[in-house]
Amino acid sequence: MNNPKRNRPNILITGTPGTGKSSLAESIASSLNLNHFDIGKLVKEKELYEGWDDEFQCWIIDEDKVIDELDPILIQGGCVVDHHTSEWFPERWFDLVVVLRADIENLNERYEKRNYSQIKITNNIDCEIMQVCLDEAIRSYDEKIIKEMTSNSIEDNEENQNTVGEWYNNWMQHNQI
Ligand SMILES: Nc1ncnc2c1ncn2[C@@H]1O[C@H](COP(=O)(O)OP(=O)(O)OP(=O)(O)O)[C@@H](O)[C@H]1O
Repeated sequence: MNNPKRNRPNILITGTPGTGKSSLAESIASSLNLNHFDIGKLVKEKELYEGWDDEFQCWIIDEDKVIDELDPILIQGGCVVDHHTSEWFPERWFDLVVVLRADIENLNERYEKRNYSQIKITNNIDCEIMQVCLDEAIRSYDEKIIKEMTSNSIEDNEENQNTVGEWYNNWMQHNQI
């Protein structure tokens, strides 16, 4: 649901790790002059975690701390947030939720380049096959604001950037205070 109190919209980019969330979020942020928050990076920089997960080699996020940190910024609008989970963010934060999808072969290549462990690769590939991120977004946000986008190539990235740019201009025309 659009929030009439903000002058610029907020966008969430979600999807399985490696689908290209940060790449798309960075290009959108720079072309539309939005603040970009990569939740993984933010959690590390500001120590917004509860501990370390040895099995998956990642920080266990303290979700309340992240929400407290971002809420004053997000309520002003003009932000793009990227993260692989989506259900714990306040629904009111976002005007558009993009779910990126990529073919398994492409994801595998990207994980191998990152030297991911086999358990991490299998877990992420299973997530993509089972469309876990898409289902989570559908459970958590109004379907009208969700856009599923393919992210297999540089051309896809450019097309997705254009689609979001057009959506942004339309939002600004109809919702700006
Ligand atoms: N549309 C695309 N086509 C081809 N390669 C891409 C595309 N998007 C991203 N990549 C490449 O895939 C890798 C992962 O991209 P990126 O870090 O943006 O993904 P991510 O979804 O943010 O990952 P994570 O959730 O682990 O942070 C990078 O090497 C990036 O250059």
